[in-house]
Amino acid sequence: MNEDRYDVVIVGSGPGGGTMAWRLAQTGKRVLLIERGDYLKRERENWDTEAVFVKGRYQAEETWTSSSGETFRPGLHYFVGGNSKVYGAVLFRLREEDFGTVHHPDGDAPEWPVKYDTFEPYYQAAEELFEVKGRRGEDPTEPPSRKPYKHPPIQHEPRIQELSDAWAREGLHPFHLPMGALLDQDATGAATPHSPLLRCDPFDGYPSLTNGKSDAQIICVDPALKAHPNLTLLKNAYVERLLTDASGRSITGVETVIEGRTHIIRGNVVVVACGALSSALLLLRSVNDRHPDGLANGSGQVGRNYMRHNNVTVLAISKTPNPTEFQKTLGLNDFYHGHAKSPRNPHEFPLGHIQMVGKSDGTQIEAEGLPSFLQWLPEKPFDWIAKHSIDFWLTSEDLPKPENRIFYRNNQVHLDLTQTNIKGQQALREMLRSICDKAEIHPHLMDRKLYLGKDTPIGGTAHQSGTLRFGEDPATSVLDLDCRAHGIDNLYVTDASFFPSIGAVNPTLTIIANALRVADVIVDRIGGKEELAVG
Ligand SMILES: Cc1cc2nc3c(=O)[nH]c(=O)nc-3n(C[C@H](O)[C@H](O)[C@H](O)COP(=O)(O)OP(=O)(O)OC[C@H]3O[C@@H](n4cnc5c(N)ncnc54)[C@H](O)[C@@H]3O)c2cc1C
Repeated sequence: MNEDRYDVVIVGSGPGGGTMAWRLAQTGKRVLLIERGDYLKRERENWDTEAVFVKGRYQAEETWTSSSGETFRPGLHYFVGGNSKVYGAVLFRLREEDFGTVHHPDGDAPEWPVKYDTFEPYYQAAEELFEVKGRRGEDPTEPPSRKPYKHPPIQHEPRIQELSDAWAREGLHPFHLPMGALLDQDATGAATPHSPLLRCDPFDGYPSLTNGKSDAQIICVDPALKAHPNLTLLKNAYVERLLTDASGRSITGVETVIEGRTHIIRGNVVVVACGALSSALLLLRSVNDRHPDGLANGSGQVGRNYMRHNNVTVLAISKTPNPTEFQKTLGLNDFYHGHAKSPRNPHEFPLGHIQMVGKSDGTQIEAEGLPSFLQWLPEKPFDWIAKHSIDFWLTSEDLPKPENRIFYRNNQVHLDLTQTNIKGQQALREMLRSICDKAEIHPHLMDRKLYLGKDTPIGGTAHQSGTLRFGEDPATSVLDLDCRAHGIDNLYVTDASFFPSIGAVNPTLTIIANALRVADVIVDRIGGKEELAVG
């Protein structure tokens, strides 16, 4: 057993933990960042579709079970930088309305106990930290902001610009996606000779071979390690349990397995950011006499209220070829709210968000199988389809249900999930079909299931959130409004597990903004050499 003490120990180096480490390192205090994975190797396979999507080369080697008895491999990635090593880097603020109650056909998405105005300065800081490129004023649903984006948006390539123009002619409001992509563009939108990111397909869902993505390793962990010797990264180190004192009110040790040996690491403050699913598992594993059902689980809510969006990726066939190299530049929120706020939505209830996704290639299409509407073709024209594909990602809100939860059953990880709000997603798909024709696209939509490394809906854990929700009442929530565990003085959580509801835009900017918000609380607590207030 090793004895060592830090001012703060952070578990998990994804956007939640990496941002926290970046911020706290500036205090000069001793900060330890523990990560179960290693650096993701830069290698030819980073951009190999077969390796990434078909074989799941970077996906965690784990098998979980579901309530229907199926086993599946969750879409998790254990590396320095966490899942952001493979993410699509679309970095949205939640809509202001998402912080209130949102009515859906299957029930209400609950309101947040902390509102948008509190998050706004942290969203701004998060966008600046992750170098988000975008343009305010195009998206009718965007929440108020005090400043423009620091970087102009990634320009559309000609076929996507045509699509944008066609939809605009229909009275829709296509906009440039807010992207954490390190593309240095010239006046034509082409990558400059020194741009970290190239304009090329393998971006969305792939690791970036050129380090061209604003992921937690590139933006937070590496620069903070370089600038602040008081920050230490311990990789290939798995946190098995958190230990408490006899009262159960303080974390006294972080039990960590390194090369098969168990070490107890001490921290005055402990921040957990393992990803919403893994953080809940860590608290559940940390049972002791004072916490017989798992840490901070007096409410019985640990692991419950799991959400992950109703997501679907679809391929449509453009009537003209689509030679776009970097497709993830356009979004559409005209159906985000119910009819009263989004008049183009014929339904009273919200449908969700549409964005472009990385372009399909022949290998992906072959692995997905040929869509039924093309089965009549004598050849299997995968590359032809890829050349004509236009690919969309549709996100609708799902609801936090207590019965949707992660837990251990006979030492095996078990995930219960019953889908909610499918009606909204189906209606969104219909809306997309109806507007395809206006943009010279065939209205057949073929499902692309391989994106997000999932072969079953339950394996699609990319937008995991909600397993340790925050709230004022310890009887119904796990974390308080500062994301500190109810009843445990020195334990904070800064991944998406605190979300009471998820909205219908990608979650990571909210994770980063919240980590900065909670970091301010921790800085106040531990003190530090620098003025760090956001605002
Ligand atoms: C293919 C894909 C595309 C995506 N695209 C987008 C997008 O465009 N926009 C967006 O907003 N989001 C996107 N996401 C989601 C995004 O990646 C996550 O929201 C984000 O990474 C979550 O950050 P996190 O810090 O909460 O958790 P994670 O990124 O999961 O990081 C948690 C870290 O904790 C480590 N860890 C876990 N357990 C332990 C333990 N016991 N001990 C030590 N370390 C541990 C893990 O190895 C991991 O590194 C995408 C995800 C995927 C998979």
